[in-house]
Amino acid sequence: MARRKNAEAADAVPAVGSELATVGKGVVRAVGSYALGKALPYTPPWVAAAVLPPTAGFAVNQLWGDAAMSAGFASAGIALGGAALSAVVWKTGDGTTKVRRFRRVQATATVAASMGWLTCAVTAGPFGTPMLDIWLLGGALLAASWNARQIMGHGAGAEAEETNGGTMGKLAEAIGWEKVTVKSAKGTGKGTVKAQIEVAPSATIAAVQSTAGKVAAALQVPPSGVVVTPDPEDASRGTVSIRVADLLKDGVAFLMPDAFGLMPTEPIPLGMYADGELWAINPFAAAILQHVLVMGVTGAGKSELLRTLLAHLATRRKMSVFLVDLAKGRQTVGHMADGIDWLIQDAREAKRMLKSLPAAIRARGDVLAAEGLDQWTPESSLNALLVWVEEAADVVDFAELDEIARKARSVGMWLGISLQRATHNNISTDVRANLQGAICMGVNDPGDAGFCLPDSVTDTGAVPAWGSDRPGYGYATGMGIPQDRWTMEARSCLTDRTVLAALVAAAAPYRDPLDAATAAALGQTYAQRAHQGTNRLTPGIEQAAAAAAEALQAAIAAAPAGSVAVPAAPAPVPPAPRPVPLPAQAVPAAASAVPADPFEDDDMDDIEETEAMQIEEIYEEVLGAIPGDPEPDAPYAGLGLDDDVPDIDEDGAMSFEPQERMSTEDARHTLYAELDMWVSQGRLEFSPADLIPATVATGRQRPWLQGELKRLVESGVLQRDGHGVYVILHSPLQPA
Ligand SMILES: Nc1ncnc2c1ncn2[C@@H]1O[C@H](COP(=O)(O)OP(=O)(O)OP(=O)(O)O)[C@@H](O)[C@H]1O
Repeated sequence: MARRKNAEAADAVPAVGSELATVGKGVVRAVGSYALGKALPYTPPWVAAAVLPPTAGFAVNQLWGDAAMSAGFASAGIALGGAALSAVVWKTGDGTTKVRRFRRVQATATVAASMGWLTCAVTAGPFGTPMLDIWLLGGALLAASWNARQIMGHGAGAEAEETNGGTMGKLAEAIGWEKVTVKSAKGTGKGTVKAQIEVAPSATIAAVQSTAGKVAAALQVPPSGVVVTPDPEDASRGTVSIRVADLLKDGVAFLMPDAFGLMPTEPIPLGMYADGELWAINPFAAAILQHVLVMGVTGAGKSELLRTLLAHLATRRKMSVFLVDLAKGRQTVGHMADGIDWLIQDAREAKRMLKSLPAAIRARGDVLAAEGLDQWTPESSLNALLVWVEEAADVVDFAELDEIARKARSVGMWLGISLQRATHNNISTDVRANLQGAICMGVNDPGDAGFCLPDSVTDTGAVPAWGSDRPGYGYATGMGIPQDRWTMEARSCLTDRTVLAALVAAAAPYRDPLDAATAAALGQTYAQRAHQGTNRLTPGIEQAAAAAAEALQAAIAAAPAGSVAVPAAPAPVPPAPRPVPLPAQAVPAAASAVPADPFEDDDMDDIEETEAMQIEEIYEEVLGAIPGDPEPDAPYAGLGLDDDVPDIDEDGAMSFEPQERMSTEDARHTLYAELDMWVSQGRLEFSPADLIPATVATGRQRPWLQGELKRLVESGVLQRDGHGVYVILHSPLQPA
């Protein structure tokens, strides 16, 4: 048994040996063929050096070498031809870069040396001394120098790719890149090739930028696939980035928040850049809160983007959202409406909200000043506020919006305007100038992108002129986005309705109600809002949220594969914050009931002139509001409001006691009761003429009404617009 094993082992040895030998041969063959493969491209100069000189030398010697006369003429001819050829080579060579200078010298030297040797070979023949030695040494040297040229052209040390020779030269000429040197082109591994470019002294990077479309066509990539960005440090240099593959074409997953209850100053993920990096904005953490303009044709993806933004904000604390969408508010965000504190779909309510914002801005400014803050930060007792308006031109007058945009920034009120085209008809230049953040999605006309994006972006070729063909794609600037990302194409997330609805419901216990100061300043317009979102104070919210949290897990599991991305390690959920009590001095005037007569303590002389003007204005308003006299021929037709009514019907059986004049307190109460009744009926707007019956009932006349209206405006109970319409912010009988 043992012997048989040994015999088997002995048999096995030669078998293993022969296998090893076979493997060894294979390795040698592989190494050999690898070396041959590597060396092959470098053999042509050696073959040429070995074959051409003896062949040409032998030929010329045989032809003209035996007769002195013909040999002389032939030598002279070859020498002259050689010199001319060398000159031509030198002349046509380009010496603008180090590599090009080397190539010119080398080509000229090769031609001159070869022709010189050939001249001598006419009489001496190719194989005698010293012709043979010169051929062997010189040929080897020249062949080696041509190998060096090959290595410089293609090897790792190559610094520059020539763009003005051969096919590249023709292409460069066609696209206007003759004066451009392209260096260090590298694939990013994420569908994009990046290269440094340098222009010759007479060219500019701006001229190169204008050719981006031609380059895209030549390379057969989308028009926006070529972006040329200037180097801010050196006007002759820049970067060209060519997107050769679209990583975003299958859609971008909605990235779930890291946790519930994050602060508004945390980054808000919106989607992904073409190079696979996260596209996020952080408006509330930026040094200056930049309002945003979102633009794109219908179907470009604006609503989808808004949903992602709102979904994240709805999971945060100290954050409130007002959204005006008259066209399709519920359709767009109905499933996440609970996360929106004030969703407005009615034009009159939208106007009232926008009119009450200046009072809220003032009140917030007072609170921040009392808290010792220059601008809103999470340390403030105020919530951050997003006011989003779809198609603003249909809702608001520009002067109003301009004021809001200018003043809202420092008080933590972020304004978002979404438009299909931000032309001068749709938005004033003043308002536009105040929207420093931009998200431009597909537009039909490349020129339209300039209404939204800065010139520095569109000049690079970053123009989303794809209409609605590529929904969700766009470019974004400002709002904390690093500047080198402004020219990088991005795509927003594609959201799932069920997931977002569950997310918003599950996050309700973390949402703070609007802070008291802002709510008070917005008054009845806010208190009586048609839609109210949920927050941690909504009765029964904890149980509803617990059920929603389970529904959220189920919705994520049921969502199409890859449509929702859940952070790898969710951060621990921070506890819901307790409201920070407002310092007494920070409570704005509008938050209290009508104060004591504001004129009592004031220095009347200082404001007399202003008041007189305002009273004059109101006087005109009241008179203008009184309807035309229905009985122009009546005996009392010419009477004014101040005139005593004469006893016209002297024989009349009926007579009236003169209206008894109420005390000031009672007169005010009558007026306030009228306003209070309107508030309780949901009527928040009126003209002065509407109060004439109440005024008459008090036994007072027009100037008294004028004074009272003015007093109510100053105390924050009413707000008056430029057209003489008053908005009731609070009932004067109920403290805000
Ligand atoms: N980021 C995205 N990824 C994939 N598809 C998207 C994306 N955004 C939008 N879409 C698709 O494009 C369609 C239109 O998008 P959306 O309604 O957001 O456009 P819009 O700009 O709001 O249009 P409108 O101005 O008419 O309201 C969506 O129904 C969706 O199918």
